[in-house]
Amino acid sequence: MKKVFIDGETGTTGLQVRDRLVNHPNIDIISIDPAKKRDVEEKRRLMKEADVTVLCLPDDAAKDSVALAKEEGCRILDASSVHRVAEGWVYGLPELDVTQRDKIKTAQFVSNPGCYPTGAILLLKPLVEAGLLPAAGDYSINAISGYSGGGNALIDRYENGEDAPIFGAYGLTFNHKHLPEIKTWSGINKAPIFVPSVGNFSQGMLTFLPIQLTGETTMAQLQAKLADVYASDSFVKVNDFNAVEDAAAPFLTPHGLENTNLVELSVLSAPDNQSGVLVAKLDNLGKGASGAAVQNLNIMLGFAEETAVNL
Ligand SMILES: NC(=O)C1=CN([C@@H]2O[C@H](COP(=O)(O)OP(=O)(O)OC[C@H]3O[C@@H](n4cnc5c(N)ncnc54)[C@H](OP(=O)(O)O)[C@@H]3O)[C@@H](O)[C@H]2O)C=CC1
Ligand SMILES: CC(=O)N[C@@H](CCC(=O)OP(=O)(O)O)C(=O)O
Repeated sequence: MKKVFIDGETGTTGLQVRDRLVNHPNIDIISIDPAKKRDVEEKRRLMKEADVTVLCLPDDAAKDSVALAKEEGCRILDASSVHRVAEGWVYGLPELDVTQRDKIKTAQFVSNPGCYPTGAILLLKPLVEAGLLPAAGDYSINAISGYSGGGNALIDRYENGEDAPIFGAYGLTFNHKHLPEIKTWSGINKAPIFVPSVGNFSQGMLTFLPIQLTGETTMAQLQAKLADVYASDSFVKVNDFNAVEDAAAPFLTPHGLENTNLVELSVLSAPDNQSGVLVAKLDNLGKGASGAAVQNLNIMLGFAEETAVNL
């Protein structure tokens, strides 16, 4: 059995990681006494005992825990947004390319991706790499997330407060913390214009990437490329070209993948076959956070990626 310490076990992401690991046949969770959850020496002791420590902490607290891990030479999987483009860290998106799993497996420090970047990068990276979309293009991304993406504070506002909007766009100063991650790992030259939003539902996410092609490339080619690239990935499903779910009620909703580690990618085209939208659907707490964390843990510890990760 391998041992995993979840630093931040009682937060939104921490609880979900724990729920998945409780059923893991090869992992024992080692927990901190809740009264000591901020006690540095107690954390140090548990980190040393663990094979991997998962950080499910606010960014500043994650930095402190990483400093401890560096002193002790411990392995870390960080769910915070601090280390996603940092030197010395491996980006924990196994589907990024064919080399990524091996990098995750041997790394001391792995950074779990953000929820919005997971969808955006899975759409953009292979298409840019194949030259079907220009690295120098001007991209815009619109997205909607369930309110659990804002952690305990936003959950409390939606579930117990009075001023939570049915729909609210944010990030309108265009410096959202996910922009460096999206730009770096998609391989695009310039950060996209990114307009995230939150809705009055707990879990689920849609990320939209509008596309205007020029030259010979068609929207159908984009779909074919995505389908080919992710053909052997258990957690990435590429829908048929122009398939819109639930034709009887033709709304594309953020729902249907809650509590799974799945991402669904769609290519929806206008009749000209040169314009339309690429869409990623996922559970912000699943493939966008804790599902991805357990997938990464499995890779780091040498277990099958699917173990304790809901398909
Ligand atoms: N929610 C989401 O969809 C996603 C979140 N993340 C990332 O995961 C991390 C955690 O986010 P989330 O779970 O949403 O946040 P929450 O606010 O729900 O949980 C954070 C937890 O960390 C605890 N905590 C705070 N400071 C310390 C500390 N110094 N030592 C130990 N525990 C501490 C908090 O305790 P207390 O309540 O007592 O303050 C709380 O239990 C963040 O970095 C976030 O960016 C990543 C992907 C998606
Ligand atoms: C609705 C909401 O507030 N979402 C969060 C992102 C949550 C997430 O996945 O991102 P991190 O892992 O980077 O925290 C936000 O926009 O900051």
